[in-house]
Amino acid sequence: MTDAAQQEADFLNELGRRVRHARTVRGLSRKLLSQASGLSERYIAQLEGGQGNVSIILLRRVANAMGMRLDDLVAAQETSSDWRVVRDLVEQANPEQIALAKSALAGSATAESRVVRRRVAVVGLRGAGKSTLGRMAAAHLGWRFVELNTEIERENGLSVGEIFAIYGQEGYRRLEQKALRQLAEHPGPMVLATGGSIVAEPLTYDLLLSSFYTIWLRARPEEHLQRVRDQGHVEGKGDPTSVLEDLRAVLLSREPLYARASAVVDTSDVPVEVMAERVIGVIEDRFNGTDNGGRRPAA
Ligand SMILES: Nc1ncnc2c1ncn2[C@@H]1O[C@H](COP(=O)(O)OP(=O)(O)O)[C@@H](O)[C@H]1O
Ligand SMILES: O=C(O)C1=C[C@@H](OP(=O)(O)O)[C@@H](O)[C@H](O)C1
Ligand SMILES: [Mg+2]
Repeated sequence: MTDAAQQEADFLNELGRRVRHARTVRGLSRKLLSQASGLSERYIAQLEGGQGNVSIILLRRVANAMGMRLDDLVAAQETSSDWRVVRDLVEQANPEQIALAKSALAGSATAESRVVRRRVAVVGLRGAGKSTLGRMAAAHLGWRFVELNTEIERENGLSVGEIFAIYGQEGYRRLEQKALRQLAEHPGPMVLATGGSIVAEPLTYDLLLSSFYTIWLRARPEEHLQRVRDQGHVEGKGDPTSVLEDLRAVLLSREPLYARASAVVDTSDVPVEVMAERVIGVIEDRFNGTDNGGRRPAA
């Protein structure tokens, strides 16, 4: 193979890897991506394998179906999640905000004392215990408990399933971001249970990380599967090996993102009651002594 041919093969391989990664992080099967993009499953498999030299318009459909930008799929360097967040924020900013951002980046902005708000969000894969432990912790602390998906459903008068069916993955991500923005503005202590795929949209996840104290509830894939099964959810049915393999792939692709949370709590092999005490302990350790009008106490 000539150098040029090798470079082209490398490019297609890298493109395939990015498509596969973007799909897996969103928890989408090839079948679902095929339905949303209009490309056949076989064609998507080829693309992900670095074999298909896909037309730009078809690639654009794939990107759109996942609510991502075409340029992120083909950029020479894989764009970092921080870069995508900064870029998206700059695109939405007004001139005053851009001036502030420039001075912050140039190192001339003054550091404001950071506000500590009693706001906690739990993240993790399906069956992590976000809803169960989040609710128990909130009840114990006397804080408000909010389930993000319930909030999205309430605001839009549609179930999450209906939102996916009508607006697709991209539409759900938009409504998720809007609901989170509103909750982030809301005063008062709160424990928020997020959806497992909140990490898929960098801007939304960054907003979560910057406005909540985030706890990743971590467990082994087998345990996630068992818990989802016990709850009788559809995802727990089907060929056990392939369901577990899918779950493993989703967890693997999301791990570096969940790991950006402020704290990690391992929930494997522990009864719920013990787990709830641990989560409450983590929250109390973080917020004890900060009940001072929201300001971090002087060091
Ligand atoms: N150590 C544990 N931590 C959290 N949940 C557990 C644990 N052991 C068993 N479970 C069970 O697993 C399920 C977790 O489901 P859920 O709270 O709905 O998760 P999520 O909201 O993250 O999808 C619950 O039925 C809970 O009783
Ligand atoms: O992990 C995922 O890909 C998803 C998890 C769900 O939330 P829970 O984690 O609250 O079940 C929900 O947001 C959506 O169906 C996608
Ligand atoms: Mg839940």
